[in-house]
Amino acid sequence: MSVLVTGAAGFVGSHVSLALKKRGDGVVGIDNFNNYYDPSLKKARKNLLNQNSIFIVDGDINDSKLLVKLFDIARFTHVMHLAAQAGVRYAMENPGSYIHSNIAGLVTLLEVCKNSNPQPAIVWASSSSVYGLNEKVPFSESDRTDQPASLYAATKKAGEEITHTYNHIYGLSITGLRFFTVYGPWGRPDMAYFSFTRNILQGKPITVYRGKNRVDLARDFTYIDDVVKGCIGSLDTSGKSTGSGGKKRGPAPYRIFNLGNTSPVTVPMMVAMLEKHLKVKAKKNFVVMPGNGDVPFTHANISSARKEFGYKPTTDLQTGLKKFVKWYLSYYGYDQGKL
Ligand SMILES: NC(=O)c1ccc[n+]([C@@H]2O[C@H](COP(=O)([O-])OP(=O)(O)OC[C@H]3O[C@@H](n4cnc5c(N)ncnc54)[C@H](O)[C@@H]3O)[C@@H](O)[C@H]2O)c1
Ligand SMILES: O=C(O)[C@H]1O[C@H](OP(=O)(O)OP(=O)(O)OC[C@H]2O[C@@H](n3ccc(=O)[nH]c3=O)[C@H](O)[C@@H]2O)[C@H](O)[C@@H](O)[C@@H]1O
Repeated sequence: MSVLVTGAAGFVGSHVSLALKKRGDGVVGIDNFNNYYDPSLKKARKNLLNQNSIFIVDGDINDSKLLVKLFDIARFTHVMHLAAQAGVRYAMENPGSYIHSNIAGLVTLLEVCKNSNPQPAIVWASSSSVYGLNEKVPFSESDRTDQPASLYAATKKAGEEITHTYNHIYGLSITGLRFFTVYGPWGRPDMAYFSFTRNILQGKPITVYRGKNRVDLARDFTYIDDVVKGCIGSLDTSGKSTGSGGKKRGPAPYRIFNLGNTSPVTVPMMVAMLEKHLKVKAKKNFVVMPGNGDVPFTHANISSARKEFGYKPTTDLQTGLKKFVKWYLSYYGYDQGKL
């Protein structure tokens, strides 16, 4: 395989790039190293990839000239599309960045893919947030996704519809992956598990959101290594795009899968696990979940992914958080013995 990984300096992208390289695939990354969160963490991931002979082009997926040049050089057979503005709540602060990356960037990438020869197969990251305010759990791929609770979720839902048109018109092979709250070493500082760890260690309070009637929120937290296995399983079973140079030659696969852990855990329970691993008590402020686009719970039915490519998550939250904490303490220079 010759894979273009977009968002390769990101959390999931860096892990997927390393896993692909380790098994012998050709990998080229692209990332715009934006400052949604600490760019030095993205640079550190880049250095890790460079040490494994994986190179990341510093560029934006809206730069079609750059993408065409990369396709001419590397003749990608697959695209692992992970570049996006992530984060549910940030959409209320900076809506434009979601349009720039998750809509305009996606279409620019799809335009380059459909015109290339050969056309690559595309696997890309959608999100559990497309299930929005669904009450029926666990969420199955056939459940309704027309009630997004945030602009972020709406851009991911739009991505599923946009990729469907590029499959239908141009014969691009498309697989959309609905990841469920992914966590692990080299993670994202904007996410709760990461920001809680930072605050707990610094003795600062954490804000724990609660639903209506003080109901605890819950997430189907999914460990990064399990998500990586799901990404690679999708790439290996993606099927071929049928078009070339923008002309469709026949039907191509269009697939959507949940990649979750099938065992939701409440946020307070996640905090308790962090306290145990950090050996420090958290200072918790409980706040009613603001109308910020959050949903009360997520829970994945993963039977489709299990059937299609043997997806089977193996890391529970307790174990996964322990691995995350070990990385965090080492990366930020804490004396592990002291804690
Ligand atoms: N981590 C999760 O819990 C989770 C869950 C569901 C879906 N996702 C999706 O998975 C994908 C990867 O998420 P992540 O957690 O690794 O986030 P991340 O922010 O760490 O990675 C995204 C990367 O894409 C880059 N990027 C953003 N816009 C770009 C652009 N226009 N051009 C080039 N690069 C750009 C960023 O600099 C970043 O390094 C995203 O599509 C995200 O929406 C993540
Ligand atoms: O599954 C997904 O598709 C989404 O998972 C995460 O979104 P989220 O589950 O909201 O992850 P966090 O921001 O880490 O929040 C986890 C839980 O902690 C809660 N939270 C968050 C922040 C905070 O300060 N306090 C708090 O209680 C949230 O309401 C949520 O219930 C990622 O941030 C999104 O990019 C991704 O699309």
